[in-house]
Amino acid sequence: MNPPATDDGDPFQDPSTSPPNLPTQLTLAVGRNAFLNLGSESLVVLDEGFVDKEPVRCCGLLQPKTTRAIPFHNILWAELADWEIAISYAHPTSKDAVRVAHINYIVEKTDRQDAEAWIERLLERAYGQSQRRKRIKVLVNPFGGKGSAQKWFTRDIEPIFAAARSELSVEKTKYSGHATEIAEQLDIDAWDVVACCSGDGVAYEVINGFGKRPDAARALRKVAVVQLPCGTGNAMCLNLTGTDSTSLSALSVTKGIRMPLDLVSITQGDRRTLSFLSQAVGIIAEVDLGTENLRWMGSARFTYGFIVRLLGQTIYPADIAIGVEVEDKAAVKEAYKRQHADPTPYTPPEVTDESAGLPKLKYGTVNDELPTDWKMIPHDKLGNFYCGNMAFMAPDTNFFAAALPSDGCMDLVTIDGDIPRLTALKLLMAVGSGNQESLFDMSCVNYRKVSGFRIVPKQKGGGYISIDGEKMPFEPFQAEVHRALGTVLSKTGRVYEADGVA
Ligand SMILES: Nc1ncnc2c1ncn2[C@@H]1O[C@H](COP(=O)(O)OP(=O)(O)OP(=O)(O)O)[C@@H](O)[C@H]1O
Repeated sequence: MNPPATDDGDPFQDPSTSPPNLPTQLTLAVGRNAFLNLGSESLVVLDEGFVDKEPVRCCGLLQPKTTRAIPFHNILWAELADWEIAISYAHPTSKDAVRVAHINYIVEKTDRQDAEAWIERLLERAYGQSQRRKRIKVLVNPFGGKGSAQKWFTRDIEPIFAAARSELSVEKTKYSGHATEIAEQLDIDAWDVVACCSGDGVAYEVINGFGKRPDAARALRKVAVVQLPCGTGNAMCLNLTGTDSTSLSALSVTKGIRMPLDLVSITQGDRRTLSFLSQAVGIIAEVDLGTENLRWMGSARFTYGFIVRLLGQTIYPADIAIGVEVEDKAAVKEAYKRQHADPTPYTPPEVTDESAGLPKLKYGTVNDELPTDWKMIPHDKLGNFYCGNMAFMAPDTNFFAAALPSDGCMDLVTIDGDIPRLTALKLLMAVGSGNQESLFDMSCVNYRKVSGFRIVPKQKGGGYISIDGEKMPFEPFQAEVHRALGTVLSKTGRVYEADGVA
């Protein structure tokens, strides 16, 4: 998220570099009395001409500070034009914002070949496994969130993409469903990434647009879908970049590593759709979708709606059949720890059939017989049925602390609606505190890893079903996970930016 801070709190200080003894192959002499050096984590600029910095204490004496360190993560681009080396980087302007800045030096004391080789080394460190100069199809939802997506894109996101020499095509979504159509018709060989400057809704549409294509499997594998936080719900961005700052997430996307993502088929009536984030029936769905009248409260509407229903011991009866993969919390923790520590990301099998659509449904649809090993169980006291594919559902709400991007499982939380009010309050505090250990460990919280489920809601007079925050008809539906069907960009290429279950 932010550049690593060092002992003296200066993120632009690389402690690993001591100016006087620079290894020559890592150092480029530039200008008069200036050097560019590749440190372990940062590009270190040594320039006698720096006058704007506070002096530092060295050997007991105050010395003028002649170095400046720029973390490799923040380096956006570098190139040699004539005899000038130009480096663009993301400069922190506050704890949660960066803006593009540049340094330029004349290359004097070395030849052009050396300078070009040095630049290549810098870019290797700056990008690592991340693709350089990504080709990005940008979709801007002018009505996302508070309607500021276009402004934020122009001010915070586009300059970073442009400085990184990304190839951009920007399109505003004109109506609901437009992003689905764009994804359905997209030339997938022309783009590496679809970046949604929106909430989660446009990312949902893009994934579903890919899912409708005759070559769905290839489209979902080939083009990474990312979201930049310009909406009300920005869960995808939080999980993959660890921030809901527009400029920091643009930097993370620029440096993002491709990561396979499990996707979930939802069948309801005769329809099949894809979900990347969550499925909710009960309190969460109702709070999310049934409190539109409280929009004026901003995000407090969720907390308020939650408290009212929790304390009212609201129940949402349903019949549920589940394909359980990991049954108890100890085993869930174990599975999480093992996979989280594995340094090798899961590599899905290649898509060999270029015209393959979505995978066949292993468990059939909601209209078929139940799979033989699933059992339909009435849950008359159900309060919350919440199934997640990512960890964070909102800022500070790491609801599915054991979620992993491509473990081939969804994380299912069920909670009874008639739990004592004191327990309900503790639950609420555990959700809001960001202390997920306590939420996960609370005895009223059932936490399982599942590969599929069918739910038949029974609430009299109807209710709410939310799939990735989108309102669905209040009818039975079935879910089935497809391991690593989708592709996103993330900081690590392996895991979510969330504290897991220790
Ligand atoms: N030009 C448009 N006019 C109306 N609706 C649009 C337009 N472009 C996109 N949409 C719709 O807006 C919905 C919500 O968008 P998005 O997720 O970007 O914002 P949000 O503020 O997080 O959403 P929400 O309204 O769910 O809180 C999407 O599902 C999409 O269908």
